Amino acid sequence: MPYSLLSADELFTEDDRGSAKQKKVKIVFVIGGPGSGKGTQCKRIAQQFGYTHLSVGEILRQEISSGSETGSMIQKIMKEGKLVPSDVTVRLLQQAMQGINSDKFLIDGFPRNEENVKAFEDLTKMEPEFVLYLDCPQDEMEKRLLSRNEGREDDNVETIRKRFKVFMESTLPTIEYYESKGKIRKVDAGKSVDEVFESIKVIFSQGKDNKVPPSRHKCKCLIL
Ligand SMILES: Nc1ncnc2c1ncn2[C@@H]1O[C@H](COP(=O)(O)OP(=O)(O)O)[C@@H](O)[C@H]1O
Ligand SMILES: Nc1ccn([C@H]2C[C@H](O)[C@@H](COP(=O)(O)OP(=O)(O)O)O2)c(=O)n1
Ligand SMILES: [Mg+2]
Repeated sequence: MPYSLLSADELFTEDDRGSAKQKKVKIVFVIGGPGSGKGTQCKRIAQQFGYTHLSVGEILRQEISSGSETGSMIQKIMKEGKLVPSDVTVRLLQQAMQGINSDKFLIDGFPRNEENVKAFEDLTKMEPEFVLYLDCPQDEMEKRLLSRNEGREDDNVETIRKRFKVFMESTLPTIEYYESKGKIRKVDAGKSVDEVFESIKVIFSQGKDNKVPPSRHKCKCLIL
């Protein structure tokens, strides 16, 4: 289905005293496996560092709640632990950003695959300032998800295992892509909420010129 997608200028430009001015928008992506603590940590980051937190999973669940046809399509995909097509996801993300007057967005649960990266870059012509990667052991993530108790249809053992597979196969390559650009900031997310946030605070307190040491493992770059 064709969607009317706005260009970067339409999304990010504000008309100020009659003349069009480019509004500088800072974007940080937050990625990690299901249950790694993205939502939990994003709430704290938003509060302490003044970001607008947008959870892409939440945006998709709102579309399900709206009862639209797109919502039923999303619901089916989520139940199976799969990923929603990027044109749909990025359109909804863009709409959410348009409705908020902020210059700092923390985008939780995005990107999840190469298609997400490409759709975002094509549409906005923007890149994230950096990408926060919450690295957590799988058994810990599974334990957390099974006691999350948010009534989510995808928090059951069968779907959780499928989501882990999708993370390994589709999301990890996006981490390698951003690693090749020196944009990954990785934290050990297997620790307590407070300990994880301590490591995150160091990252968000650094100036943008503070580069992380180059990664030791070889990078399989994505063809975008
Ligand atoms: N560091 C942590 N240690 C223990 N439990 C955690 C930690 N971080 C988050 N949780 C809990 O684990 C569950 C999943 O966290 P959540 O932030 O929703 O993760 P994600 O958004 O990555 O799926 C929630 O019930 C949350 O309260
Ligand atoms: N960029 C995204 C983000 C989420 N989704 C879908 C697929 C995911 O399993 C669900 C739930 O995402 P959500 O970020 O809320 O899940 P977790 O916080 O990792 O448990 O939404 C997607 O298809 N594309
Ligand atoms: Mg979440």
